[in-house]
This record gives sequence, structure tokens and C-alpha cells, in this order.
Amino acid sequence: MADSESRMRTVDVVAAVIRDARGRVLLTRRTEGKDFAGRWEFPGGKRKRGESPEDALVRELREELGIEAEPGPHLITVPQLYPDKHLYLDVRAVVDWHGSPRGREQQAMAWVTMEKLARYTMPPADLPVVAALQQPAHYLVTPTPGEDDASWLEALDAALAGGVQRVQLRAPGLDPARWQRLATAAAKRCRKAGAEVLVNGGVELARTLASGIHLTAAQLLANKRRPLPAGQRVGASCHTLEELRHAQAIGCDFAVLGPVKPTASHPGVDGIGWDRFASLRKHVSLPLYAIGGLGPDDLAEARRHGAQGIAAITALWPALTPTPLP
Ligand SMILES: Nc1nc2c([nH]c(=O)n2[C@@H]2O[C@H](COP(=O)(O)OP(=O)(O)OP(=O)(O)O)[C@@H](O)[C@H]2O)c(=O)[nH]1
Repeated sequence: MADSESRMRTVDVVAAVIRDARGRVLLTRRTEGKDFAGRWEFPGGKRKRGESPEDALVRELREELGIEAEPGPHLITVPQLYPDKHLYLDVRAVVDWHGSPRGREQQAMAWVTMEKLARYTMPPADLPVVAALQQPAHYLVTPTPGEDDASWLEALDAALAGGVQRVQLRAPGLDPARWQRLATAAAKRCRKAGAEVLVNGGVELARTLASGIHLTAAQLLANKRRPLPAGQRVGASCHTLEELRHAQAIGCDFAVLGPVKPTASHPGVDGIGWDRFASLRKHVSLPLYAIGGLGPDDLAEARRHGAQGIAAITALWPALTPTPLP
């Protein structure tokens, strides 16, 4: 950590995703004199010394909006480095409250549908929160097929039936003609199941299939701009801060960061661990999937360290681990 960073204060903030019966989310606007004045945010505020996150949230929502709220499940905690502080933004869902919210501190308010959330300019720490609300928590990375393409496609079908909604088609070393045929069939199945599909590596194949692309770390650094237009997803694999910053600079939609734990697919490589994951996460506001020896059971811990979710081959591929998603 740079010396100036180590001297900065740490600020713990709790915020609420308050939803109405129509599923809209309540945003409030930061007032003049505050940092990020004019930007929209999730209502909430700083935790006082000795106060639990739940108590802080109840107090803040009472003070700011005049409602009595019941804090619901934890959504995500985003560690974020701001110019003057280390922020930990702990976000809870709130579906039960009494009273009618009004801006008691003269702040503007808006009930916003999920589709329109991204149109509201928010502080950097809120971008992973919005992604956690809108995008899948699990990212399946396919294993390289063995001899039999049919059983690989069957396993993909089973993963999709189990609830996977974002898939990276990856098969390093496979004969290109075979891969093109197989990826075409796989992309069709993903689309039919309503899942998003990204092709690892091949920009041309991604264009042919009209899908998204997942950049390897080397490809990421070689790209000076997004290889596909907005509307087609671009993801990237990252291991270092330089790669994460580059992914953010060229406008990737998300990145995959790891390995968090040691994995069978990369023997001899140590995991970076959750603390390192969170400290890298602080420097960018991209949605990040954690990868490396993780499965659906690690989702809550991943979210506590600022991850959008988990990416996995083994734990999400039914032929390897036959567990449906929670
Ligand atoms: N409440 C809230 N704060 C957020 C969000 N996102 C985000 O980056 N923050 C940051 O968290 C910090 C908490 O701000 P705050 O509103 O409680 O406090 P403040 O310093 O602006 O004013 P205050 O000292 O008068 O309470 C600010 O640095 C703010 O920019 C969010 O969605 N909600």
C-alpha cells in the first residue's frame, strides 16, 4: 500500500436498496457541500462508533427519509479507495418499512426501475452494487471438451437448466474447426435458455456468433479499446492491478480476478486470498467475479469482499459437480 493510502481514514457506510411493490429502487441525490454532490446514491450513511450496521441503517433511514425500516439480507460490501478515504460500502436490501419516504435533508428522490438504474450517475462504489442487482452472480467457464461433443453439450444443457445465466465458452487448444461447430451449437443453447454467452479469446468467432467476448489477460493488455460495441458484453481475466485498471480504462463490462484459492487447473499457483482480492477491488469500480477454487457456497463471502459473484469451471459444470445453484 502506498504511504499516503496507509494514512487515510477508513469510513464504514451502510446503504439500503429499498424496493417498492413494483420492484423499483429508491435513489436519493447527494446535496451541495458533500463529496460527489449531485450524484445519485442508495440512501444511508456513516456508521457511528460501536453501532451495528443494522442499527446504523435504521437510524440513517429514519433521519434522511422519515421511515422505519427493517434491514433485510446483505447484498454486497464494496471496498473502494476515494481520494481521501478507504470506503467500505455495506449494502442491505430493505423490503419492509413503515411511513412514506421523503427527503428530510432537502435531497431529491427518485423511484427507478431496474432497467433505468444505469442512467443515474452514481459514485464509483455504487457501480458494483448496481451490477450485483442486475447481473448474474455465477459465471460458468466451460471445461475443454473430451472426445465426445454430445456429452459436453448435454452437460452445458444441464448447467443452463440448473440456473446458470452467464457462460464463457472456453476450450484452449481445441481444433479451430471443431471449436467453431461446437461453440455455435453451445451459443444457440445458451440463447434458448436466456443465458448470456461470451467467447473466450476469438474476436472473430464472437462476432460470427453475435455474442460477447471474454479477453484473456494478454489480449486485454493488447487492446487499446473495447473490441465490441456497447450492447455486446466484454469481460476480461485479470490477475494484477495493472490489468484491472486497463480493463476499466477500455470499458470492459466486468472482469474476473483470481485465483482466490489454489485450484486443480493451475497446480503450484497460490491463491491471492480474500483480503488481497478486496484490496485490489478498491482501486477500480468494475464489477468483479472471484475465481479459483470457488463454488456457489462461496458467494456470500465473495459478496462480503466486493465481488459480483463467483466464476468457476468445476463447481458449475454438472458433469464435474452435480449440485444445482441455490
Ligand atoms: N449513503 C451513501 N453513501 C455513499 C454511497 N456511495 C458512496 O460512494 N457513498 C459514500 O459514502 C460516504 C458516506 O457519506 P455520508 O452521506 O454519510 O456522509 P457525508 O460525509 O457526505 O456527510 P456527513 O458527514 O454530513 O454525514 C460518502 O463519501 C459517499 O460519497 C451510497 O450509495 N450511499
